Amino acid sequence: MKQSFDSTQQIVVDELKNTMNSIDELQVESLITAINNTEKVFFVGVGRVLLSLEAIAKRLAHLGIQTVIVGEITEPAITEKDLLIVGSGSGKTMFPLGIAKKAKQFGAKVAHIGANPESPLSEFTDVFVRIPVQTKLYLPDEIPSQQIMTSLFEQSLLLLGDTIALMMVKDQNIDLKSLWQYHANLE
Ligand SMILES: O=P(O)(O)OC[C@H]1O[C@](O)(CO)[C@@H](O)[C@@H]1O
Repeated sequence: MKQSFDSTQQIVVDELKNTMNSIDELQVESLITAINNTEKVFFVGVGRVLLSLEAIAKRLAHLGIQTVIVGEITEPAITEKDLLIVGSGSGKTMFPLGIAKKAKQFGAKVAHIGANPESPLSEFTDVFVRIPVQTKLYLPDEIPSQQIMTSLFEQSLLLLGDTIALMMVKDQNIDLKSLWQYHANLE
């Protein structure tokens, strides 16, 4: 049966609204505090989760924050002054898990944005923000989704990042137009 655009976009928007409303404010504030108290913010994740993290890293760079994607060609060393933000719904994906462990060994702080509070990542996590939605593990207490695979997690992650950036701008009374100084100009 042919699916209408209207009913389909409503599924996506309703799922997103429900998810965003289910994120704990205090967890978000802890993440903002961690970002504010760090020298550089590193990001790690895989697949579409990484794409959302890249968008967040770019947006935080527009606030004058030094951001790094783990694996980028000019990646600097992480130190105890830095924060690693791990995006992983399941908290079990091998690459982000290994990088979180390594970051802890260098004394960096680790923030995990994920769905699964009881993942192996929790051993290395200082700050946890839960987006309690469907992961590839299909755990019982996840918000189910009609969308493909873990789209809802990836979308919510991006919206969480944009929300955090806006909160930081408003907290610091930053003039939005002044942020263009941080935007790439070779384009
Ligand atoms: O968020 P997790 O559990 O680390 O899983 C990430 C993987 O899941 C997916 O989001 C699958 O939908 C992939 O893009 C990515 O490879």
